[in-house]
Amino acid sequence: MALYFEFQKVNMYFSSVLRCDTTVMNKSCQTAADIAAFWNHTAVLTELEKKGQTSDSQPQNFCNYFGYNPLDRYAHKRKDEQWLEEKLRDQSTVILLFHDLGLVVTKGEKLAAQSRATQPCHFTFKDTSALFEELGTEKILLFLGLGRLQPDKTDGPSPPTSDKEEHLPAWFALDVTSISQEKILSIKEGLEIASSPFPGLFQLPEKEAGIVAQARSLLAWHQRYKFCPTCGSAAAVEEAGYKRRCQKEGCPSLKGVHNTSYPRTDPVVIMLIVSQDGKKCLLGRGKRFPGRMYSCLAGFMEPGETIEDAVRREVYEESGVRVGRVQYHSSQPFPLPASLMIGCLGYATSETISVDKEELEDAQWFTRQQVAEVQTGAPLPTDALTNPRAEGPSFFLPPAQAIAHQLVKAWLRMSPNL
Ligand SMILES: NC(=O)c1ccc[n+]([C@@H]2O[C@H](COP(=O)([O-])OP(=O)(O)OC[C@H]3O[C@@H](n4cnc5c(N)ncnc54)[C@H](O)[C@@H]3O)[C@@H](O)[C@H]2O)c1
Ligand SMILES: [Mg+2]
Ligand SMILES: [Mg+2]
Ligand SMILES: [Mg+2]
Ligand SMILES: [Zn+2]
Repeated sequence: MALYFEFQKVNMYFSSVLRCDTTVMNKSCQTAADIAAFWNHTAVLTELEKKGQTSDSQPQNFCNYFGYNPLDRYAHKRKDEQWLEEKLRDQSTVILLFHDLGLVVTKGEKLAAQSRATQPCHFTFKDTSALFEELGTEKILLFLGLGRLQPDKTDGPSPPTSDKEEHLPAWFALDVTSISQEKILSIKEGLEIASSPFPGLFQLPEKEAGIVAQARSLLAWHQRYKFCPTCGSAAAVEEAGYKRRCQKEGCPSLKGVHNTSYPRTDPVVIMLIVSQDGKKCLLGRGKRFPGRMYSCLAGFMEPGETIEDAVRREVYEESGVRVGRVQYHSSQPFPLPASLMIGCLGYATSETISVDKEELEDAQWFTRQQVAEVQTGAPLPTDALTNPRAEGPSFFLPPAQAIAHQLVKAWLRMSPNL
């Protein structure tokens, strides 16, 4: 009998877990999974995970905006020119157009009630054959990979498909900077060029943002590295846009492997620094930040430096705060022009702030409660980004697409509200 009651108790326990709304957060920004993870209730966490919820206390699962890319890059085909030509002409192929790094998009699509989404326009070879003719052989055409967009990136891995990999749609990006904007916009009705990187780049459908980041970063490299960095001669595009080869005979870059011939990525550390008592975090305000925005400190990594040392050095340079332990959280490709943001949590060993006024306007410790209120509070007034006197909270954080936002959220969700 006792065993029967015990069984009933466990049964009720799990049925309440299975009925709970996994998306709701308490005032401290913690979901049911966060609380279960914090109190080490692994059985409850496992049940919640079956409902598709994970806790940020398992940061290895975290995927930032720009981080999800559904394409298989199919790098082994980059030298196969005949295969690439056939793929380019296939009617399932998607071609993205970029004019001076601005993506050609379809006007007027709305994803969310308030934000106007940037909807990349998917062209075929047939749509763009006149552009290919005008560009001739000197064009910059990138082969991005093979794949399909998932209906929703949170739906998990691709559903089983009868397609063999090679039959998946191919994706290309074409640089049309040398063609007049009028000609590009006349290909179809309702086109525009999302020329300014802000805010268009941050309003892409998430399932496609990674593809746009891949293409834009590569095109930015071509724009900046037209000439051989070793000898200054012209460098031709090879390997479907993933290499530039110096045209001067005898150039040292032609002997052995030289990173000057390949696309560059600049690693940047971005970190949320937590105070010794675990109750405060350090945020800074860059000189060019909009409105009253505060964000995580960030900085470029230097050669010969570990991620941990770059975090400690940048935080000390910018705020005078000393950091001990550094913990990796997640990363984010950042296509302005081609950084890789390496997101970390760092644990301070000192508290006195001395702001580097060259780089920052201000840096402050914020309590857990202050930050939680801003994260869970009412939406910002529409002029918050541009008007320093706009109504609303005394400070605000970058939007959810920024890795800094996710680092703050991870800390709130991982730390106890004591
Ligand atoms: N703070 C944030 O919330 C945040 C969020 C997202 C992206 N970022 C990006 O992180 C990047 C680095 O942050 P930061 O500006 O604070 O870096 P930082 O603190 O290292 O200072 C920037 C300065 O470093 C120098 N520098 C060194 N290496 C460089 C390189 N490879 N490219 C350009 N400049 C280099 C330049 O003089 C530049 O002005 C920026 O591009 C920024 O857009 C910051
Ligand atoms: Mg910095
Ligand atoms: Mg710095
Ligand atoms: Mg620096
Ligand atoms: Zn050269």
